[in-house]
Amino acid sequence: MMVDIATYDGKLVESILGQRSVQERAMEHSRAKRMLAKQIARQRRLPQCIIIGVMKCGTSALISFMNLHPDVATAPGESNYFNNYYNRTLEWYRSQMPLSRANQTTMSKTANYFEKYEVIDRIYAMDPNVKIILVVRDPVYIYRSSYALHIEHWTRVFPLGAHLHVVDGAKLISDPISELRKVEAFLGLRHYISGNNIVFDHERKVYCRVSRSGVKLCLDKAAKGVKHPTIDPAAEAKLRTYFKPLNQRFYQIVGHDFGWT
Ligand SMILES: Nc1ncnc2c1ncn2[C@@H]1O[C@H](COP(=O)(O)OS(=O)(=O)O)[C@@H](OP(=O)(O)O)[C@H]1O
Repeated sequence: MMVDIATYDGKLVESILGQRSVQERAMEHSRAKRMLAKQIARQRRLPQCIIIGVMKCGTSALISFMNLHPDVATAPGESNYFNNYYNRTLEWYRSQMPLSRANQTTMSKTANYFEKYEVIDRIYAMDPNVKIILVVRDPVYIYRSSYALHIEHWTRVFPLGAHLHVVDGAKLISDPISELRKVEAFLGLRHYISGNNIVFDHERKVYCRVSRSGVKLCLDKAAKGVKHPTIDPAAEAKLRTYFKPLNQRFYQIVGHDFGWT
């Protein structure tokens, strides 16, 4: 608006200028708010949830399924920060994280943390409220070590239920939606993952994600999967005898029988 201020008396000019400057200030304020909102909207944040293992148990499937959730942002790859790169700064670790909005949970995975005990206190020092997820499968085929030997190192620092959750890797293959619902509950996320966004691919014989635009995305199971060794039945029987009491102990600790017989 063009205003010839000379034609107005002093009070009116002051009031017009005053109004304009209030409007300008309001515009500046809303511009600043928009900029701030933009900054808050997309930042790299340290993870609030870390998948610690176990390798070959389905950690890739878990994190890719969780990536479907609008309130989750997942880090690509495995940073190995708390074991191999702990001499680097926390800012380096943050730079490995995805951009996320303030209402999203950032998830990261390094599938070989479980047996690296030095990692436990380091994660705790980063954030004592972080949530930890362990994926397990029958140790005879996949793990070659006993979960019972390691789990208590973690539960002493990250109590089960509140801070540590165990995912059944076999169920993640056969019935992922039920396992993912438990993960959603553990992370305090609204229920989102369902048959609408996870479907069974009959050709590949594996569950796959369905993107929001309707594209089916399958993990390359053949490339990812471990070549299961053919175990001599006598050796397998020996292994089962060895693992039996350790598995029972693990079931007791985590309060769930995984049915490895
Ligand atoms: N939905 C889906 N798609 C593809 N693969 C799936 C899926 N769910 C679980 N799995 C099983 O994950 C097993 C590989 O485990 P990881 O991803 O943890 O392996 S790795 O440590 O990251 O290399 C691998 O196990 P095996 O098939 O027994 O080899 C996969 O079958």
